[in-house]
Amino acid sequence: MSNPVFDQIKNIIDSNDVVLFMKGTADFPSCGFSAKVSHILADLGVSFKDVNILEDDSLRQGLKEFSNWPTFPQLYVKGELVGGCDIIREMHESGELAQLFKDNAISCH
Ligand SMILES: N[C@@H](CCC(=O)N[C@@H](CS)C(=O)NCC(=O)O)C(=O)O
Repeated sequence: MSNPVFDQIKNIIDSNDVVLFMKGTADFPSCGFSAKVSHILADLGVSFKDVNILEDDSLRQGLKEFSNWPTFPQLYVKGELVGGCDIIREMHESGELAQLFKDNAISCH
């Protein structure tokens, strides 16, 4: 049976190469973890769609189920979950994150 929240999530991640489901927005993050990932993406010069899950509780709960991931932020690249703050920070430090964007032909520094 189709789940309207899952359809909404699929629509967002299919229409945007890089999506950050976060608390707050890129300009005004409401949580340090979300702020960190948003700043990493900005440092790399990657354009991304920010989705504020605090504005939509069904999206907030639905994403945990869809991603099988219990926390935010959640970074999606080309429709695939990459991870949350800890993973993104480690991938950034190792250079793996920039490589992932390059491999997916996403413009970054
Ligand atoms: N270790 C996590 C830190 C993120 C985290 O713990 N987020 C919590 C508090 S902001 C969260 O999203 N909890 C679920 C919720 O608020 O719905 C990561 O790597 O992303």
